[in-house]
Amino acid sequence: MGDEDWEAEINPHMSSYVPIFEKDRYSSGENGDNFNMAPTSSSETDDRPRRDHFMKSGFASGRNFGNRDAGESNKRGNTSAMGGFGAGRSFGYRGFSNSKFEDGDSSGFWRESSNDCEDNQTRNRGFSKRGGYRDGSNSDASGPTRRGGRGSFRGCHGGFGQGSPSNELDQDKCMQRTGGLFGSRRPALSGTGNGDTSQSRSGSGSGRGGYKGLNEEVVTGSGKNSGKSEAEGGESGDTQGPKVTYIPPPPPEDEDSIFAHYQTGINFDKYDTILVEVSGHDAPPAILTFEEANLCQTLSNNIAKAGYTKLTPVQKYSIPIILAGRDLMACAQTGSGKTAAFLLPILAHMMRDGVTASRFKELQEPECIIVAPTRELVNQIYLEARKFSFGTCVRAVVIYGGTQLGHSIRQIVQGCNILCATPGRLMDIIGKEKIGLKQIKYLVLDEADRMLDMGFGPEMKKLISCPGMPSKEQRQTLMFSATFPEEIQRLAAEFLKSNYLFVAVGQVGGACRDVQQTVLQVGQFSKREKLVEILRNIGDERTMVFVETKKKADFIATFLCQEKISTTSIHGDREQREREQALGDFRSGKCPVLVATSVAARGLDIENVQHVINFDLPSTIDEYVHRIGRTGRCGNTGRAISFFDPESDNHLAQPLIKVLTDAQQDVPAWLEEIAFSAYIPGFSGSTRGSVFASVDTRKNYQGKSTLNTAGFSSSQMSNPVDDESWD
Ligand SMILES: Nc1ncnc2c1ncn2[C@@H]1O[C@H](COP(=O)(O)OP(=O)(O)OP(=O)(O)O)[C@@H](O)[C@H]1O
Repeated sequence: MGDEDWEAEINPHMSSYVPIFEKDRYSSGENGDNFNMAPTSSSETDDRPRRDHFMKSGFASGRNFGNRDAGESNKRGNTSAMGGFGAGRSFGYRGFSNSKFEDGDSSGFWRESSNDCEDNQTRNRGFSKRGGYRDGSNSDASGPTRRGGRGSFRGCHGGFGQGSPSNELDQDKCMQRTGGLFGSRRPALSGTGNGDTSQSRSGSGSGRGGYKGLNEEVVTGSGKNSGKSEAEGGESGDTQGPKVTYIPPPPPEDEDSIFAHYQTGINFDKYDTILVEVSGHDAPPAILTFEEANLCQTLSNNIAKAGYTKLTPVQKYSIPIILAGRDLMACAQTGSGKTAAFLLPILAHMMRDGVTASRFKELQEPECIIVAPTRELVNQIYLEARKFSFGTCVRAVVIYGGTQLGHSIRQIVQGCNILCATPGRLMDIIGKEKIGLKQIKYLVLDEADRMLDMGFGPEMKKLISCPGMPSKEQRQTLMFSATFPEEIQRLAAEFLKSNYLFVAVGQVGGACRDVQQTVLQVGQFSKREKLVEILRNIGDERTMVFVETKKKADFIATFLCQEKISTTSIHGDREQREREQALGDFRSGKCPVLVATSVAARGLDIENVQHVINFDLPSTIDEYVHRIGRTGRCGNTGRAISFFDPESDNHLAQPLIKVLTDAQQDVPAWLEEIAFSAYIPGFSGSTRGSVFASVDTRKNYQGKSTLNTAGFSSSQMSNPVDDESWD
């Protein structure tokens, strides 16, 4: 049975999906549900027994925690009860010698992990390898699974009077429509739809050709040049596809909005207890206060208005390093202030150097380029840059795919000192000669491990070899992430001066300790029931639910809406407008549940996200660390619950135990058992998606560690863990 047979289960209800913000608009029946299509009796009859069967078997395998679970399920908001699920004895990582867990097959996971990346076609191409990687039961492409899926889509079409797809092509068209579930169905919902598949104008559905078939890959409509530009929205002159016309609304200009921030949490001061290790030669000493950084008055005022009174560890170490003009690779836990750690010293430098106010020019020559892997993240970085540069002559600009290219150009020509960009859009703009690179002094790769991996790496290499780009000796290159696999560190050397410094705050790749992690053993077919149960307990607290595929994100969002849980979704096949709307609805609390693919796993800083649920575990442990890092930010506490399906997640058991243990979390006994039984000496597949790097790969540095009080022991820090095969 394929893992997507759940699609068939959801089938009868599929047509009733109206995301919450649409539901408000369209509901007019007594119960607000008049768009619900009654499931056909045959579907009901066909699916129900099967579902019951799966539910039973799911619960059977999860019996260990099931009882406890049921006992606690009605305690609204009492999520500490969730900690009880599967709570086992603490696991000391005994017997997991480092060498035993290496040899993971890295290449496939690498690609697999990037299932919902955007703005880069190279990455998407990688997915074609995925099919070969997973075993049959886990493959999205398995025959019966696909048939089940098809059935569900037929239902969806029937529901909206759009005819049933009768062949693969129809199905693919229908699949495109799911990408635009929220957007493309609107006409049908409002009664104007005619069932013409061409009106399905999902971001990738129409522009990029839709799903290839394997869960995430998007097939481009054009040839070799179609790559990044099409992924960006098909706007480039050398690509096909409709023009993207979306112009994002300008961010609010009033000072209050610019400086709006959330409070640091009760554990903010505990950051001081984390061990920091700086490696490389002649590192400048850390600073302890903002004053020590000697920033100009405007910058200091902005820092105060942003509510920053105390430096986080990564800021204490990175700011003086960057101010000293050194290249830097910095790794610090999620939510600990890496953005300000690079923005503040860059701005300070610019101010000190007397940066000239840029003015309208057809070719802009920014001093700083910041790249990040997702559109929402670069936008967030831009807002931070705008905040800290408020009242100065420094102008920050953001450009990203899924928006009108002309809009990006208009933003740039008005003046640009700091350019925040996704790689695809950046390369497009450089190609159009709107950006010259000669003046670049700072190149920042946020989420640097992602920016250098197989997906974005080639794009980044192109960037640094663009005509005019100063050599690494002539520019300052800064890399930040919460995870930094060793192989990526090695790749990074090409971008950095040989004397770069490496700052590791805590365990490189470790999870934020402010996130209470719970792992539940839940079989594929029990997941939805479990999810609803947990969400009902959680109530209105903001929750991100991560799934592995875009298609599944739509299904789960659909399902939750049917369950009357206000939900929206974000993934790479939604139009940019829809993505921003979804994020807005989630931020505002209008939809307290956001179903997301890994496109939302990194960097997003959303106030008050109290829970992360991994409905599906990601392929790699690094991605897990980033996902759960959407909660527990800036000293606040958060909770993460992960559904571990032994059918598909066993390869994660060992690295998961390591992450849990390092973050001083309970490790369920059943997970230990799986980890032990999954280990087969000499079997290289056992650690796929394996563990993270722990140190600066150069290892020939004169390391300098600072243990403030009760942080990690230095032996932990230097422990050469099984990090050769991070994914
Ligand atoms: N010194 C500080 N004082 C108060 N708040 C801070 C400070 N530094 C950062 N913050 C706030 O903490 C939050 C998290 O910061 P940021 O998004 O930069 O984290 P990050 O380390 O980049 O996380 P991720 O790894 O998820 O990208 C932001 O809201 C930011 O404004």
